[in-house]
Amino acid sequence: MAAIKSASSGLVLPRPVTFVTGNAKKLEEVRAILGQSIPFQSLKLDLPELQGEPEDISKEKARLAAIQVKGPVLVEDTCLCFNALKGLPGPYIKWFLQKIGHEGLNNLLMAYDDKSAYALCVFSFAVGPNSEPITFSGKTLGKIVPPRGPNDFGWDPIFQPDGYDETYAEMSKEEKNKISHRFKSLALVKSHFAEAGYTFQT
Ligand SMILES: O=c1nc[nH]c2c1ncn2[C@H]1C[C@H](O)[C@@H](COP(=O)(O)OP(=O)(O)OP(=O)(O)O)O1
Ligand SMILES: [Mg+2]
Repeated sequence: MAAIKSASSGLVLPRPVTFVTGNAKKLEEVRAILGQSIPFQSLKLDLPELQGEPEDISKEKARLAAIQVKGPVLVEDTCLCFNALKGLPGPYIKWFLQKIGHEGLNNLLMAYDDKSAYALCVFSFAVGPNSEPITFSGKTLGKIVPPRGPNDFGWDPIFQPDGYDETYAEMSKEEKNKISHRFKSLALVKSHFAEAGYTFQT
């Protein structure tokens, strides 16, 4: 299922893009941020994740997703990085959160004055199973605080972005989606799609 170059401008993709994730909350945000700008469908799959650098993890997710979907895919991997811990938990935040929770994550920083952190979202786009994925990284700086706000998405209650008095969880969805790591990463995805001039075979 190779993409072909159209006579007019950009690549013609064999089908719409599939956003692959096992996380319903991510999907909700991606829908809200992309709106009608990139037509996509979604597929709920919990892909195995490589260990290592965020870009490599995201790229490998895209490769695995493209093999399953047999067409163009978008995936993302999200990290929460503590500066005092040289970027850890980073890509392993999911397991840290699951095992030690918001309190445990705060406790990890107890020995340090530096509570600064950043949220990092790395999207990868692959045209198909045989193409090299491209990555797009968005980062939002902030700090780790004791949990405040509704507990309905991951570590949102303990991440307070710089310049705000509210945690991600206390902000409205619209506000978070204007400044988030995911928003910034998707802005790059959008520009790439606009520049590449992808169109879809119907
Ligand atoms: O904006 C966010 N605000 C708060 N928490 C978040 C956010 N974005 C991801 N998260 C959580 C989900 C998971 O515990 C970990 C990332 O792990 P990550 O592998 O990227 O997500 P996942 O396994 O839930 O979904 P996927 O199937 O797309 O890999 O941070
Ligand atoms: Mg995951």
